[in-house]
Amino acid sequence: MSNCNSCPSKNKCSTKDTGCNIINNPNNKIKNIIGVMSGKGGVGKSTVTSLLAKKLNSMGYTVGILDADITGPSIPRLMGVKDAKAFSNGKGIVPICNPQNIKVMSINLMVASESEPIVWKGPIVSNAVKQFYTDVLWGELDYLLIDMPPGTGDVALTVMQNIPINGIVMVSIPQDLVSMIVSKAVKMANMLNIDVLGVVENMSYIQCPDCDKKIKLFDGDETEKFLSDMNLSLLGELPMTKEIVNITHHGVTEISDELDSTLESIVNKIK
Ligand SMILES: Nc1ncnc2c1ncn2[C@@H]1O[C@H](COP(=O)(O)OP(=O)(O)OP(=O)(O)O)[C@@H](O)[C@H]1O
Repeated sequence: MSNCNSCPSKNKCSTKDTGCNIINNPNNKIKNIIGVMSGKGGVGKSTVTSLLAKKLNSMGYTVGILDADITGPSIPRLMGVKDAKAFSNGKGIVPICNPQNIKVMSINLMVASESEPIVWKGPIVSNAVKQFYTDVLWGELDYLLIDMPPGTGDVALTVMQNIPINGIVMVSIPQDLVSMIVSKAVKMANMLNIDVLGVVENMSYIQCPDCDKKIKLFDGDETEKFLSDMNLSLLGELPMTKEIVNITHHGVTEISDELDSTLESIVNKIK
């Protein structure tokens, strides 16, 4: 079980003397583990996870993505490895490398067909996520990003209690219903003493292709109020745009200066 020497949180851990549930993976040297969470489904966690991984990779860091969304995994598709199959080499599970050399582990890399449903009870799902940390040969990584499932249930609790994450990036969209639910995830992280690094506001606006005007999809000041109520900082705003879909769904590697600099600014705030 816990061994403080190989835990990335060892210098700021409050349970140093009392012990914790953190599990280790002595075969791996992972410098930073960041969860990407939202509480609410469909707001763009996996999209943001894959954009951050690609940006970190382009800045020269070694990156892996652990897809903790066991029942709704989308990372293999977003990272361009949907047809690959992970295997065990006797020492552990070998993650799949995408064309940019980003390592990926997801349940969809282990099932016969990507549309195969995972119909498992909560504890089995949680154990699978733990194994994606303990049994996968991640090797040396600067960053392991964990794409969390929606909600504040079993898997989120397992990740927060058992994997030595350095912090969480919250993803939200500018709508009060969503920020109310994201607040629950923020409060959960606070309860478990996990740093929330800030909020990425996704689908923040659309941009008119003719006049470049930024059009807000939702009215009001939901995000500002949410950030101040939760005492959080805004890491950046991502537009709702075809460019993001092209990068994530179609493996397009060119990126506009504007999106690239937004991602760079987000990454610089979390690394
Ligand atoms: N900024 C964006 N611009 C355009 N489309 C987007 C953007 N962000 C997300 N999407 C699209 O919205 C859909 C949901 O995104 P995504 O799968 O990343 O959400 P999620 O929060 O991870 O969902 P889940 O709750 O199922 O895990 C996807 O089809 C994705 O391509």
